[in-house]
Amino acid sequence: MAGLKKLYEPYSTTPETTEKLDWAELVNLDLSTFDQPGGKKALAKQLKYAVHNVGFFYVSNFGLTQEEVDYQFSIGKKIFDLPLSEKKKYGADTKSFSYNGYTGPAVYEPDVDVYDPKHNIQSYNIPKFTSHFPGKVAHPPPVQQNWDTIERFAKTVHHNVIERLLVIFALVLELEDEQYFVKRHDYETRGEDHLRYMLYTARDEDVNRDAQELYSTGHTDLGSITLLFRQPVAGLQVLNNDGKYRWVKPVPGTITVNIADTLSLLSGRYFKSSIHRVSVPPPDQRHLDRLGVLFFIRPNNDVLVEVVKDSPLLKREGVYETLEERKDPLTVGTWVRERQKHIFKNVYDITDAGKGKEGQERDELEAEVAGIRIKYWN
Ligand SMILES: O=C(O)CCC(=O)C(=O)O
Ligand SMILES: [Fe+2]
Repeated sequence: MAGLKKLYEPYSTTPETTEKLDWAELVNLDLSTFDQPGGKKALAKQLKYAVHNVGFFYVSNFGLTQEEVDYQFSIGKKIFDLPLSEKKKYGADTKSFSYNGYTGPAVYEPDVDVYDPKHNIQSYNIPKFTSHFPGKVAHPPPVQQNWDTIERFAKTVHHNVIERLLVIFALVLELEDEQYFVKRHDYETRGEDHLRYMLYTARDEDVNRDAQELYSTGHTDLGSITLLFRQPVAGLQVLNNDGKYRWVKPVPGTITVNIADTLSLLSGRYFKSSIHRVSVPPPDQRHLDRLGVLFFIRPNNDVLVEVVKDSPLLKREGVYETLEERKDPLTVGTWVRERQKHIFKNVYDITDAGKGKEGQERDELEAEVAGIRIKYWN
């Protein structure tokens, strides 16, 4: 990705935590081996255990320089530094359940003047760079001025990371057509993927205590996969099979990836959509604002939420025998819209710390969306 046009100083990183934390052990896929002879098959072999049992992994050597990644953090910072009145002008259209644009307390609670100090999360979402969306005119100056750079970044991620991972997933399932998932995530076809700049503002200690030391509670993501470019500020935790949360280390030079619900559904739930949450950072980092650059990937809107047929692996594992046939076909477009509607209607019930034991389901939030059970966790 040549010719980075820089308008801002790179956003400075912070030192890693020195606290002793219980870190999750995750595999790292070196994507530079993808095009070597036998490379993608070897990556599929390496990933097989993780996609079924863990749901989180790292990727490295994905064809972007650290400088290019850092610059995205600078853009994110510029967006959140805008006055609230300016950010509100670009507020997401929650009435049509769209995520694109700015979200935060001022958008979720438009009639409130003073927000609950617990609610410290702001996001800015940019959809795909296709003709289905209004383009740069719909965005504030830091996005407009960096439009070409953001577009190149998003498309590089799509082609270098997402498409390669989608091939690896098809190989894990031993599909004859290794492009099966790639075809269903065609960049130019309408889909509700987005690039998200996300900021968690540091809170006072009494507010953290009140929020049970959490920034957001346990959940699964709704799309196919989520990519997280991270600063060294720890916070993300994944629920392990033993019912305990482990911290997910921000590893320099990597992207953290997690599998989300739609990909899990397409695989007959063989791929694990992991429960994760965001804790208040460890003591040596909790005074820091925590900025992230994330990609939320979904299949194209016209794709059906149906289990891939003829996977030799799923046959051997007896997955097909466990499936219940859906009577009415569900498109990804409808599924995503219904999920986003559900989230917007319940946003703080979902993210605020719940009652009950850590790592357990929050029964009071159990819901059915488009005929599919959704759960949240403490
Ligand atoms: O900020 C993070 O590390 C994770 C965010 C997350 O889980 C989400 O936005 O769905
Ligand atoms: Fe998430």
